[in-house]
Amino acid sequence: MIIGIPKEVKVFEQRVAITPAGVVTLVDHGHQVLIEKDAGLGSGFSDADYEAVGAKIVSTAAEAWAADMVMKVKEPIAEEYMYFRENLILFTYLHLAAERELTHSLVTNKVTSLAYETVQLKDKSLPLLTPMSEVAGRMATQIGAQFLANSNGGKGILLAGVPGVKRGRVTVIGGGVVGMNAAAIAAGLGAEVSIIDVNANRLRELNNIFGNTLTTLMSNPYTIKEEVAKSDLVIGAVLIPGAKAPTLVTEEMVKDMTPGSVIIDVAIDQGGIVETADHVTTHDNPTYTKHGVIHYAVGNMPGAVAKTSTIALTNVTLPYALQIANRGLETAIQKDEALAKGLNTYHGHITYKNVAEAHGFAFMPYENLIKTAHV
Ligand SMILES: NC(=O)C1=CN([C@@H]2O[C@H](COP(=O)(O)OP(=O)(O)OC[C@H]3O[C@@H](n4cnc5c(N)ncnc54)[C@H](O)[C@@H]3O)[C@@H](O)[C@H]2O)C=CC1
Ligand SMILES: CC(=O)C(=O)O
Repeated sequence: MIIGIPKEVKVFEQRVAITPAGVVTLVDHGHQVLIEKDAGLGSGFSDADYEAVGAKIVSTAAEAWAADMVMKVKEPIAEEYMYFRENLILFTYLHLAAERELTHSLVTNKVTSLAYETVQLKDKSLPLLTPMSEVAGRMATQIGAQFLANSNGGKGILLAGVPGVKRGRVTVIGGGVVGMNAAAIAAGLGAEVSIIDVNANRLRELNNIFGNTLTTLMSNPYTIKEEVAKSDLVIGAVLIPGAKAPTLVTEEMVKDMTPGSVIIDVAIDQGGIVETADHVTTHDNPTYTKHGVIHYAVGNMPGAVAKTSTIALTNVTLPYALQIANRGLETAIQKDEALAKGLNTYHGHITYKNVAEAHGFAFMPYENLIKTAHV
């Protein structure tokens, strides 16, 4: 199979969909890898690094997009829709529940798209989202701490406090991968941390992991209102896989926060859980202030620590890409239920229920579309 790797075009997105190590694996299995010129530079990989392991460098995005399967990092932006065509396999983050235009364009152009973030194992974990959630969770606390400084418009709070002075308060809403990593860094810094989740078993696990270094709380509007009001830093980390994120922090709750507090809505890629986080921001202008509270809503946080993130991402995407390349898409998804969950659009249909529901479009299970006869 020919696999194309275009250069990422989102603002300040420095990741790339494959490392030279990943190229070696694909080439060893007889596949051809086309990499757009300079695609790896932001992650510390030169064209020469890729050429040395057998990739072909192409000078335009169009040449990379002409491959059988295109691997990317971020969901395509409007200027990339012109490359969509029937029989293209697109393997990348998509976040379609928050991307109506992109969904429509993939369907009308009959692109076969698999979203990294909906590939799901039997235990419900999301193996292709996890490493970026680990990165974003750790970054969220670090970034929040930075924006609490007066010099960045914050209220002038040091999360750790000092002897004789209160510590800062951090509330993390959603106790999955992002939430756990954000909480770990916040607790490590010495902040007073609460973590809120709707799943009682998950709260038990978090309690077992963290003991009394943080407080676990059941998610409900009463508790969220109470915790948000007294927090210096609120981190949004909720996910309902494939679906639009629920609004859990209302505008009224944000108004109750003290001026100079900070909200990092990591879940913004799925639409965000904070009512006032009403648009995605970018690394070059990451924050805005509403009701005196600093909002950070960057949809590609790991793009700012590209070398770490690119390696972490390729570590997990490569085995799935290899299955698709070796077996062909149809056989690969029939042999691997986790990969099949990644299928979001197929030959003009939406094959992921939560995406179809988010936009009021028709849903078609992939099993109804793919013939099993030749497997
Ligand atoms: N902005 C960015 O750059 C990045 C954003 N993300 C996003 O962060 C979000 C979280 O991702 P993960 O932690 O990997 O997901 P996860 O599935 O590991 O965790 C989500 C948690 O939310 C909890 N939850 C669901 N409904 C809830 C409710 N009503 N109240 C409280 N908790 C609730 C679940 O029980 C689960 O523990 C996703 O939207 C993901 O796409 C991830 C990486 C980078
Ligand atoms: C998860 C995602 O969309 C990102 O890492 O940018």
